[in-house]
Amino acid sequence: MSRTPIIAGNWKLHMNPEQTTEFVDAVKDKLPDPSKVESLICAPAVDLDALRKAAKGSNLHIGAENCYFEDEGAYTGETSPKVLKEMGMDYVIIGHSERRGYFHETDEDINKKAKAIFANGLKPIICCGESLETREANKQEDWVVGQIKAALDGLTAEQVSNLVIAYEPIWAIGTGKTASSDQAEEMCKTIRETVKDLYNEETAENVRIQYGGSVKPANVKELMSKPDIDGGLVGGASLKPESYLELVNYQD
Ligand SMILES: O=C[C@H](O)COP(=O)(O)O
Repeated sequence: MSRTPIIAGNWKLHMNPEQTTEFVDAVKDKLPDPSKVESLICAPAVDLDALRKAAKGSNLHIGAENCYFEDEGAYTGETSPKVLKEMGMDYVIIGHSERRGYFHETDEDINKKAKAIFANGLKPIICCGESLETREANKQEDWVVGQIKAALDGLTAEQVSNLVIAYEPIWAIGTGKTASSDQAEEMCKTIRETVKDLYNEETAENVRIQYGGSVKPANVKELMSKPDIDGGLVGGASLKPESYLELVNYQD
């Protein structure tokens, strides 16, 4: 079984529609063959229309950084997964540590969001990862396994085969401190074993697992050489076209 690597930019609260169009125009003809590496940008909700228009007809996959678990209703300020699908999105990131931390998103919310995303024909990128305190207490495995079990609760093997899990140790996000490739591999392997325990070997072989946390052109090759790391979820280094192109074209 060979998994197609997936390198995703998570723009967080950066970029406006004009910058989005400029970025996509600068990268869209230089992306790798999608059968070799899947290139994805996840942008703020206010930029998604510009992202879709600019990416049309190119090899760039597009996605949102979050959504709600209801399609519609009296939920002021939320983003509908149904409308994200109608807008042509492919992926939605859920459970990012910034959403869990600043916006109090729970494991239960994340599980409901994953189900709503699948119900609308989109694919979730489910984030997990431990704090520095948890790592220092050597409890990262239990922590992350708990997050994965909660996020996947009630999902079918077929759904899990089609989703992406992003392992992002909180202490490595935006800090310049990348987990070593061995530390990243160890946790991505644990996640794959967890999927095997919960489902079966085939599902574990199919699910793609990204590492995130200070991924940059200088370390992407080393991280991607690890057997259980199938991609990167990249914040800061995905904001400039040149850097993003170096990341997605890491195989060159
Ligand atoms: O989703 C991306 C991660 O939070 C990593 O961000 P970073 O690449 O800026 O460390």
